[in-house]
Amino acid sequence: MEIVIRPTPSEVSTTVADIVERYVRRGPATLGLATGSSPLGSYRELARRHRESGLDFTDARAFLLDEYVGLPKSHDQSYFSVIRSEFVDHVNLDPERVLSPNGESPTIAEEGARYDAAIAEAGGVDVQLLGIGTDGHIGFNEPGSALTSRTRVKTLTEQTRLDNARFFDSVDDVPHHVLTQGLGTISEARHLVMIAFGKGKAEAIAAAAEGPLAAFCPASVMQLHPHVTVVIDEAAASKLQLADYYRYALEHKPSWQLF
Ligand SMILES: N[C@@H]1[C@@H](O)[C@H](O)[C@@H](COP(=O)(O)O)O[C@@H]1O
Repeated sequence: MEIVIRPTPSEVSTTVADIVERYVRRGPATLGLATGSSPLGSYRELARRHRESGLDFTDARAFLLDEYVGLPKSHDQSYFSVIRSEFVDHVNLDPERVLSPNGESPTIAEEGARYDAAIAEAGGVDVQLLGIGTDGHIGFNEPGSALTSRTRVKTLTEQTRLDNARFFDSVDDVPHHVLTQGLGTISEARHLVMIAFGKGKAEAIAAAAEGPLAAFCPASVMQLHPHVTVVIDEAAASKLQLADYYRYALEHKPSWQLF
């Protein structure tokens, strides 16, 4: 796991956009997209590169991490809608090639297996963007999620519903259930890129990167993955015990070594 501490959120977003750009330029890329506020700056930066330097998403495709259950796709807070308005509408990524779990499926219990099969059929995800919840969740895998879990329905914690209430009129409007890629599904992506900003994420980042591997902190599953880049600002890094080493390692990073 490589931890990249950047002085400001905008430098975090630039670093993440650099990583994604490399995959997009290399050939047909399968991107794993996350919602939440953390990746928004990276999406804006990628859209700017598309506009100003012709970064071309024609051959790319994408899979979303998660979706609310029971929220119509047309709702402005469904992740289906959010990823379109925040990213897809601003680049030349074909919306037909951007898939999300179907939270409206009449056969919701089988939807997870269908979604995992679609990811596998596409050859897997090349680079998966991830935010982190204050309780250490990734996707919507709340604490206690099996580290090998597959895409399935989960019940949100009250804390996550409160955290996400800012996007809705009231906390009562935040659905209780979600469909989320499992921790095992997420771990199959070839490169995981975690983004976090602010003091509020410092404890979760420390637990994920330096705490024990445990279902109690779902993001700690990243410790088992051979290619992880955690890109965070100083505030989110403030509880890391080895922060000085991560800075030192970055300073001495061989010039030929990519993130
Ligand atoms: N399902 C999403 C996660 O994918 C996201 O990482 C988390 C943090 O969101 P934010 O980046 O807004 O802090 O929010 C939601 O729970």
